[in-house]
Amino acid sequence: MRFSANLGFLWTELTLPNAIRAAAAAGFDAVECHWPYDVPADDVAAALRETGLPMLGLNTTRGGPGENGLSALPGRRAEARAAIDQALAYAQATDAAAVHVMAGFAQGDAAHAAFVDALRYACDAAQGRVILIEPLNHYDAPGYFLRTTAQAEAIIAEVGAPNLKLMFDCYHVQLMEGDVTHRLVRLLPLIGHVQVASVPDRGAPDHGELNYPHVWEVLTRLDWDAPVGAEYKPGEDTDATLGWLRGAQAR
Ligand SMILES: O=C(O)C(=O)[C@H](O)CO
Ligand SMILES: [Mg+2]
Repeated sequence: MRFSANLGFLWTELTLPNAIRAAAAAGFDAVECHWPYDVPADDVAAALRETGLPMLGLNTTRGGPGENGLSALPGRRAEARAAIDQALAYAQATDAAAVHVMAGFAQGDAAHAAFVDALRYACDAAQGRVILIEPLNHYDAPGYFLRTTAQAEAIIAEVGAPNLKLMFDCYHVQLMEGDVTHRLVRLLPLIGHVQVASVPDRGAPDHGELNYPHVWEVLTRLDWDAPVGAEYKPGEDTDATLGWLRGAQAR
């Protein structure tokens, strides 16, 4: 098993370039982030070169206060496209493999149409990069447009672009739908990235209602060899939470 450190949550007390160095020192195989836009892409690219870690992905901007993405918001097409352009430019500068296009808080047919339109735009503009969509759970993100893997599957089919993939975050899937490993198996051809955290407290993947050693076993059986995103909230000392990583890497 290989793992990617999600620097939106891990080592947040460090600057992003130093968090990349910390992830390398801790033995991660890759990094990913949430919203890196305040940090010059050149500084991030330099830290990636220095450590040899690839950047797997980043998110489109949340938008204004209280927002969580713009792409499914009716009437916000120009801003949604600008957010996609911004993310793709940053991805290009840091050679990030994927961009997660965030839907936002919205419901209904107009939101669905706006999201499909934005995703078609993103997939066309991505130039070989993967575009990800991620269902978020309704405890952390009440009112978020994309809530289930079934909804994501239907949207991926409707958009019909080969570079549109599902971000399968086991934490969100367990909270919303359960049956995580059957879903991993069935959705495998659609999955572009896998993320993990304990459920329900979103800590390290070594406790709670999901048995991650079993998830590692299933992913290994499925020949999943891309780094799995460690997207959990470690509290103050990320290094003190990494016992699970040693165990999983030893598999
Ligand atoms: O919250 C998550 O799981 C994510 O992966 C996103 O980056 C959105 O916040
Ligand atoms: Mg996630």
